[in-house]
Amino acid sequence: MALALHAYEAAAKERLPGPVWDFFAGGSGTESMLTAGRKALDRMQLRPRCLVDVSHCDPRTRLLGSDLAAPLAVAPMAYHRLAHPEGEVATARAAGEAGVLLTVSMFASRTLEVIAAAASGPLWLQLYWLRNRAVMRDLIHRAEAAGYRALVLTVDAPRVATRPRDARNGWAIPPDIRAVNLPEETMSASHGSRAGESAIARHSRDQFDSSITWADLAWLRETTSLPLVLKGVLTAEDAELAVKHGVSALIVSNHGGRQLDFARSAPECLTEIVEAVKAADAECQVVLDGAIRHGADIAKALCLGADAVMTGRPALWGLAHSGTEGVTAVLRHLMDEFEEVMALMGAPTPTDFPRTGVTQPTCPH
Ligand SMILES: Cc1cc2nc3c(=O)[nH]c(=O)nc-3n(C[C@H](O)[C@H](O)[C@H](O)COP(=O)(O)O)c2cc1C
Ligand SMILES: O=C(O)C(=O)c1ccccc1
Repeated sequence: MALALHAYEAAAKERLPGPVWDFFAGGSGTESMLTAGRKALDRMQLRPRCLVDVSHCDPRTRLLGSDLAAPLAVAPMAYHRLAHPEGEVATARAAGEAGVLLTVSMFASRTLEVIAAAASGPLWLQLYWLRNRAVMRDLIHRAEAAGYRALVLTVDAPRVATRPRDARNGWAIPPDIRAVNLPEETMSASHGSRAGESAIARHSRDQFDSSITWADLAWLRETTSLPLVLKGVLTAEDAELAVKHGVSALIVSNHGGRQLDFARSAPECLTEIVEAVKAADAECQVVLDGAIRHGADIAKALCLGADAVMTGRPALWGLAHSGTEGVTAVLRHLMDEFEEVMALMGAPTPTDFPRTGVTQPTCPH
């Protein structure tokens, strides 16, 4: 029998060294944002419709032109080899088996090409904007050649926020695990450990270009023909700007509680962002990321106008538990729950979830 998600979480916690668990589970500052998204989702109540023909529920959907078995993707997360020796290769196999999209982190611990060879489903590549544009250009061209279908620029991390657990642990990536897609000299700073400071936070200050603005998106446009996705947008203002700059999809996200402490939670921002995109009459899809733990969370996101959701840590729990098999089980668990919610909501396809299908998660500004 497949385990519930919390059982995978408990198993991962038991298996992983303390500092690795803290790196996965931790948040920034007071960690207020670790629970904010979950609380917002829990407050929302579903409004089911009855006597609808749900004899056949079909969760399949399309995201940026890719066919998915459900409106579900795996969020970009660094260093999967911290969870399992096969790392992103195991995750890619699992995402393919489940029929969902995988977003590969710029800080993946397996090469883009090896991950692509293991994947039978669509892949996106996530980027932080590095000071060294030659490194970025090389990575983008490799992603294109390996068949990645979109670039995800993470815009909520001009630097990696201070994460007290990592700082306390003097967290550094173990020497046998590397961000293998980046040149060695770019990465050396992530490995030196110093108490009271996380090597990743220090490294991001050295390597990330925190001076970039909307105008710099033009450089990405010139460098690639792949669709551009922005991850970490939380306001209608930025959604409008994104649409003006030709962005193909927005990921509404609090970075899993790891960046701005005391921010508004992503689920509470969804409505205004969906409305801003709609008002602009733009071809821009919207994805909700963070705290997705139940099939009902997917339904709530769709009711609020999202096209899909991303899940992060649960995939790492599955990976730590049993590699490909564990990740597949975690993804299938979410999909099975979602299929049941479709039937009970009277929504036989993802486009059948109406705005009135959920109570309003108010977060006025
Ligand atoms: C261990 C870990 C590493 C992460 N690494 C990245 C990353 O490299 N790039 C990125 O854009 N987001 C990264 N994230 C954020 C995730 O993409 C995602 O926003 C978050 O995990 C979603 O919340 P959830 O874990 O509650 O599902 C990371 C998150 C975790 C937990
Ligand atoms: O994005 C993150 O949350 C994160 O932990 C990370 C890891 C490696 C490099 C940059 C960020």
